[in-house]
Order: sequence, then structure tokens, then C-alpha cells
Amino acid sequence: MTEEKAMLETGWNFDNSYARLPQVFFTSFTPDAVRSPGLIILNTPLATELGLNADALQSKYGVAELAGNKIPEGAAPLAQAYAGHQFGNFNMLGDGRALLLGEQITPDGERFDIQFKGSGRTPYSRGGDGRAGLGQMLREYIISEAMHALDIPTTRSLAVVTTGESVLRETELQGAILTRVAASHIRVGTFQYAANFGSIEEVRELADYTIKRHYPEVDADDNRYLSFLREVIKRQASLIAKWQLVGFIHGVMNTDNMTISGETIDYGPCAFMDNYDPATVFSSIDRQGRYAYGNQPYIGGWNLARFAETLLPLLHDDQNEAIKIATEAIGEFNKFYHENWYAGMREKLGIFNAEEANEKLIEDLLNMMQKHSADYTNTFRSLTLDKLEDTALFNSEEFKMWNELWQARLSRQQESKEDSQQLMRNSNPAIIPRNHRVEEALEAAVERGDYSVMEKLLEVLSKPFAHTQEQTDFCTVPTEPNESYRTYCGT
Ligand SMILES: Nc1ncnc2c1ncn2[C@@H]1O[C@H](COP(=O)(O)OP(=O)(O)OP(=O)(O)O)[C@@H](O)[C@H]1O
Repeated sequence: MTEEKAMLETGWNFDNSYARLPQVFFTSFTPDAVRSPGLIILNTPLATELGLNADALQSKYGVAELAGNKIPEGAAPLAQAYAGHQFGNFNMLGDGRALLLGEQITPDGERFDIQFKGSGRTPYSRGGDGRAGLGQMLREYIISEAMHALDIPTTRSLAVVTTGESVLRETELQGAILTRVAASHIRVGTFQYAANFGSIEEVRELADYTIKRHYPEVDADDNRYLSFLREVIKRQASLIAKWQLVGFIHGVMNTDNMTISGETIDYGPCAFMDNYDPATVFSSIDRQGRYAYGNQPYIGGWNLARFAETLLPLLHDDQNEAIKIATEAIGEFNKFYHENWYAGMREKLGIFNAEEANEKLIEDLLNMMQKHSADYTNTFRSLTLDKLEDTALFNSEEFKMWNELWQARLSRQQESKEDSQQLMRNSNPAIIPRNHRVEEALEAAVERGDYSVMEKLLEVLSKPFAHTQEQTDFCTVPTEPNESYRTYCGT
């Protein structure tokens, strides 16, 4: 394909609504060209869904676009302003190493942010270099795509390119840029920025914009801002329940890492839990365990309370009334979360209908898993495949008793055993991106330039509920689960 043809055919179709918001919300900014862009990976199915031409994107011209060296027609690159509570402390932040290239309108008429991560310094970079290392960007690619396959709302990854420049961290790394795709990048922190550094009118403009973009169903409601708050709470309750159900630990649930759309964002120090333990923390900087697995629902509620605070002036003219309304709405988070989590757990055990005794059944199983350091994913997989002897719990008396109660519970429902098993197969992934597998793939890619390990891993991760024999290799647990693994932010 000639360069001119590729240029015509990459397929970008931008309409940049965020750039029409008041200037305080962003800074228009063209990225610096990088030395020598090289394509590492392109997500061809996602490119097609977005209406992009994968062949053209892989051409020299397309790769230059994915590195920010050529700005496609219709793009309006900008860095977004936001603030946020990081480990509980409020800071002014903003896209310090990211740029919104534009909003792609797909052939189906959907709108997605196309964002570069690692594309260089911006006016919000503070002391940072604006860059990212190849390993960390590939890690985000692998885990975000795995989350998508697990049916968990998430930003997605379109491509990773190397820059031909090095990035200095503890060691010298290969610089890379990730092209991230999101329903939007509006965060709780974007509202905190508006509320702390802007006017009430600007908060209202941001809220109106976000309602139109993500919650059009509440647009005509009497108290639309309250409906908006409640819907955001519901989506986050559903999202965090999904994380808990697959053992995902986000690792850095700062308010700038919580989206208003309800998608998972920022795969910094995240990881999946091996043996079940609510205290599991992977992030090396989270010394207090603020973002431990078992604490995620609580932090979700805390972050949403910060979001509700930003909306107070819009909720009621009388601020005492506004606080009352917001507190009531936030008070519902736990209920929504629990409903979602509980329904998901029932499905993981093949139970179709709610019944009081289920709660205890679930609780007892989790307690046994914790006591025996049983692998979370594999325990549910063994129950699903009826291979109870594979669980670390098998020989214990308490598990035998639990199993009898569970079987009795299953036989009391109208649905057949086969239906139950099918429900469990659809609810319990065999495959999650286990840390040792991700590390192995990254090491081969980054240290040896061998991308075959990552490609195989991505293929297996794309079908987590298939339960095929050939996946079995990817179900093994590491020799030292959980404890041995630590990740770092911002590399
Ligand atoms: N190398 C860097 N240079 C400049 N700013 C940075 C750098 N790394 C992180 N930041 C900024 O620090 C803040 C917090 O970083 P965090 O790791 O949560 O975000 P991120 O991973 O860069 O981005 P995102 O949340 O968009 O995925 C953000 O404002 C981010 O832009």
C-alpha cells in the first residue's frame, strides 16, 4: 500500500465533543515527534470495530500516526485537566503523559476516546518525563484485553508502538506509547478539578456533558443531577462487584482512576489474586493496604462520596438539603454492591434463585479457601468441572460437609444439573492473567524481542470461559502464590 493510500484509508472519523467544553477542562497540545516509531502490536479486531483499516494502520504512515508523529485529519489532540485523591491526599493532576487524540465515531455511530499514553510531556506533567516503558504498556494491553474478555467494563488497547527512545527509571527502558480506547476519560477527578478550581457553572457544564454522553436516560428527569449520581453509583457498584468476583485487584483506586462511565481504567499496579486472601495487596507503594482486595468495595464508596461532594451545588439550593440527598444516595452503594456481588457468587455456584441459606454457603466456602490458602480461580474451576479432588480443600472434613449442603441446595432447584453446570462454566473463568504468566510474556517480549509468548497468552486470555483441555497449562498456579509478586506504578 502506498503511503498516500494508507493516509486516506486509515479510517479515522473524529468528532471532538470534549474540545467544545470550556477551555479550563483541557489544553490543546500537539505531541513531540518520537525518534523512530516501531509497531509492536495492533489489535486488529478492535481496529475493525472502530471502523479503522488494520492494514493501513500497520503501514509506515499508520505507525507514524500511532506514535503521534503524524496527526490524522480531524484529530484535535489535547491534554485533559483533572485532580484527585491519591492514597487519600488531594492533588492537582491532569494528563501528564497522555493525550486525547480525538473521539472516533464508529460505523455503528458509537463514540470512543482515542488516547495516547506515554506520548511525552504536557502542561500537566509536573516533574515527570511524560514517557512510559514498553513493559508497562504491554502489561496494560494484556490485562485490559483480558478484562474485556472476562466481560468486565474496561478501557481497551488498540496498539503499542516503541518510540526508539529510552526512558530512564530504575534502569533504562525502551520507550513506548499505548493507544487506549475508552467510552471517555472523564474521571471522578475531572469533577473534583471542576469543583475545586472552576465555577459552579463549569461543574454544571461538565455534568450536562457527561449526562448526554454516558447517561442520556436521565436527561429529562426532574432532579437530573441526583439521577446522574445514582446511576454512576450503580455502575461502579456493578463494576467493583465484577472485580471481586474474578479476584481482580486494581491496586491504585485513587479518585483520578475511577471513571464516570463505569469502565476500569489505569492498569498500573493491578494484578489477579491467586490464593484467596482479602488482605492481598500487590502494589509496592500501598504499605497500609488501603487498596487491598477486601477493601476495594469500601474504597469505591469513599471515592463516590468525593464525587457526590462535587455535585452538591447542583443537587439543591439549600446545601444542608443537598448533603442529605447526597448522603442518602451514597448510602445505597453498599446495597447495590452487595446485590451484584451476591448474584454473581450464586451464579459461580450454579444456583439460580436467591435464598437465605446461600449467603452462609458462600461465606463458608470463602472462609475455607482462606484457611487452606486455596487458589481462588481454580477452586471455582474445580467445582465447575466437578473435579473436587483438585481443590486444596478436598481432604478436609469441613469441605465434605459443605459439599453435601451445596449438593442438597442444587438438587432443591428446578433447573437440571446440566443447567447448573452451564451457568458455572459461564460464570467461572478458567483463565485469568496470572502474574507469573504475564511476567513471562513481558520478559520474552522486552528482554528478548520474542513476542510469541505474549501472542499465545493473549489468545488463551481471549476465551476465559471456554474450559478447553488445551487451556489447562495456563491454569497452573505459581510456586509462591500472591506474596512473591510486587508491581510498581508509573514505570
Ligand atoms: N512519567 C510521567 N510523566 C508525567 N506525568 C506522569 C508520569 N507518570 C504518571 N504521571 C501522572 O501522574 C498522575 C498519576 O499517575 P497514574 O500512574 O495514576 O496515571 P497514569 O498511569 O499515567 O495514567 P492513567 O490514569 O491515565 O492510566 C497522572 O496525572 C499522570 O498523568
